[in-house]
Amino acid sequence: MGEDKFILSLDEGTTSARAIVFDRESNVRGIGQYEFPQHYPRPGWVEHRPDEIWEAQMRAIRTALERAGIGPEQIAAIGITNQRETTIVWDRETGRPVYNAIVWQCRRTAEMVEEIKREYGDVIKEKTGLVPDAYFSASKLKWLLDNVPGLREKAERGEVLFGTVDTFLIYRLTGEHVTDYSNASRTMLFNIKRLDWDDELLEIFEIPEGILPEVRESSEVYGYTKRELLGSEIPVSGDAGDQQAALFGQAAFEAGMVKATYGTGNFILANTGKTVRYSDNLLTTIAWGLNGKVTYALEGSVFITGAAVQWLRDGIRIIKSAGETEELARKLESNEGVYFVPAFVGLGAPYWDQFARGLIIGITRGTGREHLARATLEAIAYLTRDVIEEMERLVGVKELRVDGGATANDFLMEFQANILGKPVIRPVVKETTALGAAYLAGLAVDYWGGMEEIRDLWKAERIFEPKMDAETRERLYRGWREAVKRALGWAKVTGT
Ligand SMILES: Nc1ncnc2c1ncn2[C@@H]1O[C@H](COP(=O)(O)OP(=O)(O)O)[C@@H](O)[C@H]1O
Ligand SMILES: O=P(O)(O)OC[C@H](O)CO
Repeated sequence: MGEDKFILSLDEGTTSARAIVFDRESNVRGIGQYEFPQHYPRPGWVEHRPDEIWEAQMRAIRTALERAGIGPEQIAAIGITNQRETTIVWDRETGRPVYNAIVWQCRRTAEMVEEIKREYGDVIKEKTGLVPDAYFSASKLKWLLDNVPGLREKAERGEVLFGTVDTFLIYRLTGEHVTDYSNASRTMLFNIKRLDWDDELLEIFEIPEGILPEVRESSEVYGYTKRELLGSEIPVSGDAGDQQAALFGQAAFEAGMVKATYGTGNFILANTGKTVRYSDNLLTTIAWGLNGKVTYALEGSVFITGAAVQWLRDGIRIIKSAGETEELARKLESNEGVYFVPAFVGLGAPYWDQFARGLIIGITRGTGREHLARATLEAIAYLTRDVIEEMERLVGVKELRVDGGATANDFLMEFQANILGKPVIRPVVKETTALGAAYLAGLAVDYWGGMEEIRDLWKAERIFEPKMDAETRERLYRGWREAVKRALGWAKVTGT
């Protein structure tokens, strides 16, 4: 393969679709990124139009190639990584969606899941590793089959197909109906030990098996792009959910290695190797399938972190840009007793309380916007520690590899190291999610020689060492846990 070949990574997120061209040294050569509309047809409901995702993704590809100054024939392979769980059903013949995508954040099936959980909660946890929640695909797919007129019959006749966003994109790009282990493990229909769609779960959720994609490894050629799309038949050879791809992009290949991605929410994943480990308050998930083996992970999903910074900017408008929080936070020596629990949509891991709501506590006459800014950044670090505390019961955590938009905030990174009492390591390449998918795609076509080569490409940009004494750290953290206690169940108290 000549030196002029590149890998194209498609990172289809919750709010935007990105395409990134990487070279052999994993440098970014070109990026295209386009947002697409969010649809909120009712309170708590979140939808995307699959065609809007598709168009944003295709535009992003064209821009990325243009900025990299390369043609499609110079792409050795395409890797896909995606917002997970989001559920799409489309017509097998035309590829046309039968309904909008139901997004992972959508709460429309919360009650359905509560009911199913009462009877089958333990079975679901044992088979899928997941804490039953409307977050995952199963109840969303059931909702579509139950509510879109005629859909169940069409599904039974094999006229429609289901997929998460990776599957939808691969289908449109290549005509193949596939997903990978990591994405399948987020549907709540996949048996993560037997590595198969689970008959009992399909029965519980009334899903006809024929509409499900074939589950493949995260790194293998699934198909080739249709010539009319990009003018070239390019192998699509990498597929992983975005959080798992980030773990891969961080070269966290050994059991015990942990990464945290700081975006709208925080997603903390610990590689647990070949062992399936269960924790009451964390998710057990598949990290990837590679070379005939499946690697497992423990995950803590924190729904709101960077979104709380956005709220300071767009909601109560006390800052103009997310970055301003750093300067404000540094004006104070400490939080002076002010805590902010950003439980806007309840709390995810490790609390799993749908009824928790946000609170700001410890306010005095002296409290100003710098306290709120600092309390917001501190909350992100505390929420991350909450998850890592749980992980530590099962795996030793030596250090934390970080990525995502909010890791640009040095105050946050310093505070994170202090509150964990562990080093926090920020890599040179911040596009870890896209990079992970690129690595998976590249490995399948021998663009990179193997995991060793990738491990050598990973480089730390900065290591934040903990500097806080243990007594202060634990005192501050105790305050946080007390604040959280006061936020739990609040929507039940107020009936909202
Ligand atoms: N310097 C910063 N300090 C704190 N938060 C930040 C900073 N820069 C970005 N953010 C937050 O990070 C998030 C964007 O990160 P990104 O990785 O692009 O997220 P996503 O992929 O979930 O959209 C936003 O919620 C934003 O508020
Ligand atoms: O789109 P992101 O990056 O916020 O990630 C969403 C997660 O995959 C949801 O599980």
